[in-house]
Amino acid sequence: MEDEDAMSDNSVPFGYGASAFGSEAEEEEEDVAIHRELALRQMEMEAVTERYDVDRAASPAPSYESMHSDVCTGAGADSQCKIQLYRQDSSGSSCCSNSSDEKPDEEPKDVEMMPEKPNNTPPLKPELSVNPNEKRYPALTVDFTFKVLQSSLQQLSPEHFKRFKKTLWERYPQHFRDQLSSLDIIDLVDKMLELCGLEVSLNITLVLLNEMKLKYIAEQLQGMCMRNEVRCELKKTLKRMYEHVFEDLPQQTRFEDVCTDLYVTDGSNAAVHSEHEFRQIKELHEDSRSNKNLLSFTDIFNPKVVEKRHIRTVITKGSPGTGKSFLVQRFIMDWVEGRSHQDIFFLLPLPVKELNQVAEETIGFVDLICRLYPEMKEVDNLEFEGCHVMFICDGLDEYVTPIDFRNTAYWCDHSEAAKTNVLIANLIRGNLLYSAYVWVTTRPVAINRIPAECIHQLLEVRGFTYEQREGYFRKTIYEKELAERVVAYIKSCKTLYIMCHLPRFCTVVRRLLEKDLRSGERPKALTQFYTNLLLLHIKMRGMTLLSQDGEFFLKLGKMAFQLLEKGVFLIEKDVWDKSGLKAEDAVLTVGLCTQFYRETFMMYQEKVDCFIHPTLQEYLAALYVFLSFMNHKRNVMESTKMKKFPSSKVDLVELYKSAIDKALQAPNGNYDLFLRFLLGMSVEANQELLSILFVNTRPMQQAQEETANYIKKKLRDYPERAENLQRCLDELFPHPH
Ligand SMILES: Nc1ncnc2c1ncn2[C@@H]1O[C@H](COP(=O)(O)OP(=O)(O)OP(=O)(O)O)[C@@H](O)[C@H]1O
Repeated sequence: MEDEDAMSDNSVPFGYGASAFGSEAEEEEEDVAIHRELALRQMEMEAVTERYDVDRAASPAPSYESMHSDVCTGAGADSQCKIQLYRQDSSGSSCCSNSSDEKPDEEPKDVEMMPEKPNNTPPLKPELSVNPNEKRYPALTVDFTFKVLQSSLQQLSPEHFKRFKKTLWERYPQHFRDQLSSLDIIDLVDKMLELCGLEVSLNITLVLLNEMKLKYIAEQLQGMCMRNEVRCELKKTLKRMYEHVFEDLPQQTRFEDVCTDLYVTDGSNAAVHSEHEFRQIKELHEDSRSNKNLLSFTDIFNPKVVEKRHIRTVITKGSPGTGKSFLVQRFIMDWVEGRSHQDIFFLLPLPVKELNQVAEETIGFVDLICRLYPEMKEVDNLEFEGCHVMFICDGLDEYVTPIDFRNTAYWCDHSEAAKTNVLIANLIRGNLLYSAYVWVTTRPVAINRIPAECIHQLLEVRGFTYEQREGYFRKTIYEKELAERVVAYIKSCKTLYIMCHLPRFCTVVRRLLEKDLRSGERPKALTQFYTNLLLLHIKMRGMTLLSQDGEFFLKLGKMAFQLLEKGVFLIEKDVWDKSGLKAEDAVLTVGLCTQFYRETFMMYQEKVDCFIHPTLQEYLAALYVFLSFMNHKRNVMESTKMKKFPSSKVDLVELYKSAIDKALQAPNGNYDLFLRFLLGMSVEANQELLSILFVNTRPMQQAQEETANYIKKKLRDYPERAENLQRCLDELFPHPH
């Protein structure tokens, strides 16, 4: 451990940073390097052999409680980093208070600024030199310095530790008045920081370790300091990348002003959210045997659990729009701000969008990291002792080609170039950087591609609970009174309230309601919310799909309608085949469907697909009926009943009348929502939104009036269905004056 030849994986050669003292290397080195290296070459040269008579124990260094830097992580981090230490006394402070020639309240002075004795003052040892104007160590916090010194000293043998204290005392009499021999490691570090300050304590320790030929420990210490600088830069980069949300929110909305707690569980086997205003959908009900626990945010990569259960890779699944990326963003921001997971030294998100851009290239793993985070160039070894690395791969399902884990080559070389899919597969498998944590988030569909043995913990994001969805609106709508009106409105419409389990749907609802309710309108329709959600999904990833197959949404709607006719909410494989659609397109690309595991027998699990919510199936079924009318003037509700006689052209009123009759005749209100959506699609604003899906929009007031009259007639005939019929009128005229 102590020998020169002791193994070292520190990337920075000893004394590299002499530039800070104006060495020859100065011109060649970049600014960044200058600031990141401890100034040691000169310290080395000035061996401990020099002896000067110096008055013992000067004033203490600027109190190390006041010295933490908040440049790196902001005030949040600062408060996290503070170490509360309560000491009885210290030589420095006692010296301070007892000394007759020092005023008790005097500001602590920097060593450099001490008044010099005219004749016999020795030259200042370079390790004691700190330029107060130059923030050479913006990342240097009390917490970091304390830990790193403690860890270095813990590696010393008892003899070395004794020698270290003795030399320290002998060599720096201006700092240490009392003997240090009785101090343990914690007391000694405490004393050093108190009397010398952060930077000088590190400098001194490095000089002594080198002098004692404990090169490995010195290099370890120096390596940690350099990495700490890089970490600080990385935090700044991540903060820039993740501190805002853009979306449709006012520009530059801070992530923290929007982010609400999410409903996260562990365990598997949870089906989709299937709560419905009118129906009990047994096939989507959760398996009673599923073992789920509600997790709080800090349970994700909780250091204690991770250690106890040897967790390396955590996979978090969740249906589209349930908040996986937001969960990741919160994790990153909390790390950046020092609020949680500070045991992780480097947090390196690998955004799948960026990975897709290099998918065709071959690139070394370290090069890939440096390309994403240029500040990491200084760290050529990601397996440095004491620097735990974590990678986050958010949205693996979005990766350009599915990763075939079983048939991907074994790869453990950090520097040699390989295809990105090889690197990702091997990172998740643990072949690349076994010591790193890996967190992957994905829509459920990509889970079964990851070999089970690589999944050490499976979590699921399930959107918002009732409380959380209300919390979301209260947090994101800054006018309190308006927020309460929005919450009250949502609660008054059960389907809306249920659908708000989906955070993405909440954003749509917030945007529309905020505008309407502020302007005094009280919208009554549901269709507009679903139409906006559909459009959001199309815009996110569906446009290319639409350009390849203009009938995609028509086909998806047809499938939804046919299943609805059978009262079915699961999509079996043969249904996909018959519909001429690929499951991946609906599940992965547009994210309107999702996947879960159904337990058919005790031991057997089967993968099944369904729409992300049953009401979305009803909406898409209505869309199919509406699109068929708009594009071909056909009433497909009839043609499914009488397949032999394809229906002739119909007008909208006929179409609507047959839909109303169909809904009224169906038991248990099975078509109630479908009907509401179908009627709502005639509203001009919704037609405009849907216009990318059909030939041209047209005014429909006349048909709407006639349909409304028909509904009013039915209200008299079917008083028991009055509530839904009334809602149907609201869909036709969502903004009554
Ligand atoms: N915790 C949250 N607090 C506030 N808003 C949220 C939260 N989670 C999600 N949202 C909202 O929902 C939207 C979708 O969330 P997010 O992108 O995290 O979902 P996802 O599960 O990653 O979806 P996909 O699988 O489609 O990528 C966000 O853009 C945001 O508007």
